[in-house]
Amino acid sequence: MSNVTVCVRFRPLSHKERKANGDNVCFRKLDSESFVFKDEREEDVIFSFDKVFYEDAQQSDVYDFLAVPIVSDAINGINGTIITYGQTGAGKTYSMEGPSILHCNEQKTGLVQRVVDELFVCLRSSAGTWTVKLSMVEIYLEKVRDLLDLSKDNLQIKESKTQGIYISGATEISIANSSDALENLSQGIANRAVGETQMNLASSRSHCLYIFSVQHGSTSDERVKAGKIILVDLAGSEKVEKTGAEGRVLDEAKTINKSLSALGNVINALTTGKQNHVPFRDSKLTRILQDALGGNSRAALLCCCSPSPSNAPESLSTLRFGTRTKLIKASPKSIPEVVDNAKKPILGTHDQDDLRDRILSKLRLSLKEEDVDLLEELFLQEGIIFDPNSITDIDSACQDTRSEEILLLMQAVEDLEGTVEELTDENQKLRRELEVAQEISAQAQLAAATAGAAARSRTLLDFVPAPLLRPFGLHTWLRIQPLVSSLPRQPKLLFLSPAPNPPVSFLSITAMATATTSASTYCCNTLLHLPRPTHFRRITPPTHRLELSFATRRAAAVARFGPRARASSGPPPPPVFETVVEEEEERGWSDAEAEFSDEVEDEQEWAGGNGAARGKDLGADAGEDLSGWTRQWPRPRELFVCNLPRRCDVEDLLELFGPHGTVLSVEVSRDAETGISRGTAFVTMCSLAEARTAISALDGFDLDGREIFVKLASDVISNRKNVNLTHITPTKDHIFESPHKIYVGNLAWSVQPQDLRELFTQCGTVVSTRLLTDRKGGRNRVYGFLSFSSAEELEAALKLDKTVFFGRDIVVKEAHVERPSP
Ligand SMILES: Nc1ncnc2c1ncn2[C@@H]1O[C@H](COP(=O)(O)OP(=O)(O)OP(=O)(O)O)[C@@H](O)[C@H]1O
Repeated sequence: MSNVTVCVRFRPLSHKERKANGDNVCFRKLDSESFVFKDEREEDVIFSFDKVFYEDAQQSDVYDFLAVPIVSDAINGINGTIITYGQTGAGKTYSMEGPSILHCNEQKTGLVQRVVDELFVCLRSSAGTWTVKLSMVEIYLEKVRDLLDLSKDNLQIKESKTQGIYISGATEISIANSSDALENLSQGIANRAVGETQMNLASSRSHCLYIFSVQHGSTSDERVKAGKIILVDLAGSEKVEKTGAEGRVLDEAKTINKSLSALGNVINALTTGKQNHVPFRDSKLTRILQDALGGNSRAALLCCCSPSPSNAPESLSTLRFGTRTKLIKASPKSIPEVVDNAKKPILGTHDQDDLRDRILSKLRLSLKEEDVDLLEELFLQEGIIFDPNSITDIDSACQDTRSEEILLLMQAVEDLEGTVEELTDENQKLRRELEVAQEISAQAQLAAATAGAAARSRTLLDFVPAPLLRPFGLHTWLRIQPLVSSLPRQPKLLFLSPAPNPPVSFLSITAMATATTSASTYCCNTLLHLPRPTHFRRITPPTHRLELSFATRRAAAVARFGPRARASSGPPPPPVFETVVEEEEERGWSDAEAEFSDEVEDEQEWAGGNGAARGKDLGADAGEDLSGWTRQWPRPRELFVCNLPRRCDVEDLLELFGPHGTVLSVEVSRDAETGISRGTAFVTMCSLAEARTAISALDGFDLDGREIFVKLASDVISNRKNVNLTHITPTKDHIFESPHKIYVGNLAWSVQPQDLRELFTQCGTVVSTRLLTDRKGGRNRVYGFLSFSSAEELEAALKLDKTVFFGRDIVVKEAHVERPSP
């Protein structure tokens, strides 16, 4: 059987609740001890208690059931405690005090007044002597304040062998009758901290304790019985968002909720077999209630609930608290009967403290020191006076100080947690702002770069005519540019560089792209479907750059795609491309390095001085050092081909060698005067392996009735210029011309090719300029050939016939383009 009597009281619906939900209530009555309540999952739960007081229950019903046994026990020296618990506005104070302690009719009188009345009735009807003393304290913001003397605003809770837990220094007023008591009670109640919340206009903001100390001397055995009745009106638990608490009210609510949860923890510890470690010292409230809950006192709990469905969650929590409290099992002990009333004075707690020194010093005046010491020892043993050196008290004081410090530290930790939370929020906000700013800045940079790129790409398109680009595959790049640009979150071609001057044999287009990983992958896949990509590879993570080269016919193109460099230091993204780099063969790193320098020189040459060295140039634009990538290119190999039919042209050779690898260049040797093929050619394959494949397939191949001869150029012509180099620049014999070709004659001796180009640029894009010179003397042979990118341009050029140029009337005629007959 529990030593705590637990009852539930549902107050009547308030006007406000009735307005919101009509007459609906959140429970269904079963009998006077149990009812059905819907839990948060809308499931019916049956709650049973020692007694349930429904809305129509009277104050006297509550008193009779709860308080009568406690009052009679107190007179017999057993302490008793009655606690009202519940949500704010649930009727705790009403149950304790009634509508008003002083002015209310008999029917509505609360527990406090009824206890006082009953006490005096019982004591008067008994034969012995008695005294009743009243103390009133409140626990407000974790401080014990004396409601009968407001100057005592931080009383200490102590423990002694004789008294158990007591509030040291609390004012005790002797009361002789009920009206005396009511007067003092009303003064104390007036001093109580009360505030207005949305839930209750006069909400108690503190836990209030009414303490009645009763000493009753029996006539039969001349012993005195001391008992205490403590009535505790707890402050209401509240959801701060529901009560609209802020500022000081919020602080109050937090402290109230904290001490109530400490009370919950104590109840849990007492009911889950953890009695050895009950956290009574976690709050002032639990420390004061230690005797009541811990088994040294009779206790009763009145769980006050609102019947309204709108307060059902809070009521449910109160009911669960009550259920748990019912599980506490312990039997209250009677306080030892200590003093013979006839011989010994009845001394109150604080009197003992105050009188101790006075008595002893008085005795010292008339008695010997040893006798006084003996008497003091006797007084201590009998519990008449308080021993300042008592280990229990010192220990208790220490523990109190410790728990106070712990509370302060917990408060500080809570404050710090709040600050950390605020700072974390602030930090996240700033991070988001930074991200937005970075995004904006990156977009601005991208826009600027795109604008620059557009200008450069126009330059290239203007400069290199489409018919010229087509054989080299470059038109494909230009064609995919809009495609790439339209990708979702897409790469954008930022620039095309360098812009080569014709004639060209090696064209390099470098495209910088911004891309997400998926866009880069998409790009990569797209590019792989282009004609004959030769290799691609990923450059340094985490930029997602893609470097892709492909060569069709005699040109190679390099594209590099990737998003803008990531500023953030996040983890590198997973590689998105397989590295497909042809292995370097038969050479060491130093060879490759030397080769790279040669290549740079050659490219500077063909770029007409306008473009910087490729690696350097790209690196500058891309914002990183890219020189490394060039080194990993496979080393091209030159083949010597002879015994070719005269009409065999570059395109025929490309068709012939293309199936065996990537043809980087083809040069057909022609007579400089007549332009007729000499039947020999040089074909550069992308790698040694490809060159060997071509040799095994084509050496001895029958081409139009002639058995052609294919060997490595280095094996056949040991002194051939650049035979071992990797460059794929044109030699002087190789001429790129478009079909729109003119003959220009009657030129002055001093005319140079660039003068001719300048003159004819006004007609359109000059694809090629060739000025014939005397092989021996190196002199200008006063005629040459130019080709244009379209027939219209050719027509425009023909109109310059007879134009005076360098003091001579030049002759301009359409030139016959020699094509091999099919
Ligand atoms: N049994 C009841 N019969 C009639 N009115 C009641 C009853 N119980 C409570 N009330 C009324 O409900 C209102 C709130 O009650 P009370 O002040 O007692 O709540 P409380 O639980 O003490 O709240 P708080 O914790 O905020 O102090 C008061 O106006 C009170 O008169």
